[in-house]
Amino acid sequence: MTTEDMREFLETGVIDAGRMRAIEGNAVALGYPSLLMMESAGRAVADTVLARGPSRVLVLCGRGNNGGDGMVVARYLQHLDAVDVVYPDCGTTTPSAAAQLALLRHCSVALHPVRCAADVEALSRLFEEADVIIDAMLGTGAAGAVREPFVTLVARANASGAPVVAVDIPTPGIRASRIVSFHRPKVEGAAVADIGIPLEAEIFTGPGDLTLIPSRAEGAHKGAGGEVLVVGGGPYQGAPYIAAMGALRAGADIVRVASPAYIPMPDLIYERLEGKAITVDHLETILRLVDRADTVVCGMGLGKESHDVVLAVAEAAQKAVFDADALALPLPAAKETIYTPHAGEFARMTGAEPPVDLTLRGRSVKAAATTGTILLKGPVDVVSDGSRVRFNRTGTPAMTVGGTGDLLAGIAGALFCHLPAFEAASLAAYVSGRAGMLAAEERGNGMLATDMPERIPEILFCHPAPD
Ligand SMILES: NC(=O)C1=CN([C@@H]2O[C@H](COP(=O)(O)OP(=O)(O)OC[C@H]3O[C@@H](n4cnc5c(N)ncnc54)[C@H](O)[C@@H]3O)[C@@H](O)[C@H]2O)[C@@H](O)CC1
Ligand SMILES: [K+]
Repeated sequence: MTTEDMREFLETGVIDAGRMRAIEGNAVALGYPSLLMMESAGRAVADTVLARGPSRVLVLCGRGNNGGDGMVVARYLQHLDAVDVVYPDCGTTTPSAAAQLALLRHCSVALHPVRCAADVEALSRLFEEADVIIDAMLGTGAAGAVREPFVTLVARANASGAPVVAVDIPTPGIRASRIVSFHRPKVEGAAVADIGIPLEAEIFTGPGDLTLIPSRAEGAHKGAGGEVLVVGGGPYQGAPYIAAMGALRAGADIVRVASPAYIPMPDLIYERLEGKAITVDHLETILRLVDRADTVVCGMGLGKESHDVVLAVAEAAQKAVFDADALALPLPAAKETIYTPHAGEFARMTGAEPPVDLTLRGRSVKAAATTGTILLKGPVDVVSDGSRVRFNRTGTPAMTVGGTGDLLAGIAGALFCHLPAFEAASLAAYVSGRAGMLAAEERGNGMLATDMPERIPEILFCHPAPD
């Protein structure tokens, strides 16, 4: 498969720190080491600074990777008359920034560790003499009110009169005359430096996307992981339970299954519906449950006769994932919706088979996603919310076994409690495919959908923190 003609799926405009972190994580997973990205970033800023022909440059660095970028800039400027690097000599640092500082000790630059405002005040001469000041204090990792020694460094830089070049994004409060953002602008008006991130890091899902999942606060209450309601079962009895296990393993705290069929599973809450199939007679019970749930996952094992119920669920639900038999016309749409069709269901939804060519397939899913996010399952999954398109290629042919689609819908349901539809669907596709790959490593084509849930936590929750 080639991606050369897939540039049309690159997003444009300003992106937020979370998305940038995800892209960087995906680039690292594709084999572009963080240190090399930093080198490329710092080099681009150094070129911008050198174009101004300065002789004295003051580089203000932080402890994170933004500071690391600043140290790379300083290294490329070391042959100027004077390069002074100020950095905080306290707090934790990242491995990449630490590596840059170690390298800088062997360069022709003056290093000035500071701990407090007084240390900064003692360096006031550097601010007065600088032709250019580089702001590499805080980047996309800035959080909360700016603390010392940065408060004083920002004040000194603003008072100096020298032009400030901000690295990636300005430290809050600083007046930058130029901003050089990496890969994509993080604020309006920034110049963009291409740091060579592979296209696929952006349009394909990857482990970097896992950083989008919000971490759970210490002392979180029961239910903080989300409450998912699965509505399904009838002609096929196991399907809603497989979805429910997917939701539980993907982090939902409480998962209820409203179904005519009972399969004993102690971790799930069974909401019994009388009879052999779900009908409008069950609506009152179901809608009461919809009211309590963060996300409803609906359609698996349902049969074709329950579409009125599906439409009523859609009407009442805030967030819903529709799968399998729910994917019929008229299409249900909750306030926020994810549809998880395979090719046949997509054809039923839209009246046309999805094209085989990936670029055309991307366009077709994008055009069809008018009432919610569509996750079209296939050897390469395609996700679109009508404006963005993302592809996912985790998975294995062993996943053609029954039940894997149900599981994916359940995973999407759990992630949807915490993420917007497009992000939840993209990540669900990634996680489900990875779970299938891990299960298939042990069991090959004898793998079952029920082998997959237990592999989900190691993918979702036990990944190493990014550098
Ligand atoms: N991750 C990567 O692969 C790449 C990252 N890059 C750079 O890395 C930056 C992001 O790096 P990080 O995630 O390490 O984050 P930052 O370097 O932006 O900031 C994190 C550091 O700042 C401190 N901090 C945060 N908020 C603060 C506040 N309000 N007051 C005082 N200190 C505060 C933190 O304790 C931490 O030490 C980007 O903006 C970009 O410049 C580039 O090198 C390109 C590659
Ligand atoms: K900065």
